[in-house]
Amino acid sequence: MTSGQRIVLSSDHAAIELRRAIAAHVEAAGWEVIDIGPTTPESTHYPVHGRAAAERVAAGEARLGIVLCGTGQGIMMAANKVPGIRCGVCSDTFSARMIRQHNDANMLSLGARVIGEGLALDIVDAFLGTAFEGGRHALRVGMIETREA
Ligand SMILES: O=C[C@H](O)[C@H](O)[C@H](O)COP(=O)(O)O
Repeated sequence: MTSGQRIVLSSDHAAIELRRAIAAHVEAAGWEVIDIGPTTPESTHYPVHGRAAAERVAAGEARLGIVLCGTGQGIMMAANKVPGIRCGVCSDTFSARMIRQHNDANMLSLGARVIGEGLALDIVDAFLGTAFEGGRHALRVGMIETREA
């Protein structure tokens, strides 16, 4: 299987259960899941897990990534420090479609203390089911990358 159907998942302690539900959901949809944990509920540090997942995506091991913490905010910030990563926090399906369609986001971040499982799975489906539109948006995404150089 190419990285095109592979997705990396990670979280901190606040989102282990939701991460497991998402892993099962996307696997059932035909994705190969690289779940890099953590697997135990002890308190841990979201920057470690956000960075680890983002590095897998940036290295091309997976085309997309999903990260989670309590709010989705801290782990998103950590992921976005890795060059080549465009990660957005979503609590609604419209934003999840738009970060793919307009921003070519390669990572999605979710807050397990913000949204419930049903909405989270809908957001994941919206994110995974939407393609980048290109055109004027490619120019703008390129401008983000220029700032990374
Ligand atoms: O952005 C940070 C995340 O929401 C963390 O999941 C949160 O700060 C963890 O908080 P606590 O250590 O109180 O479980």
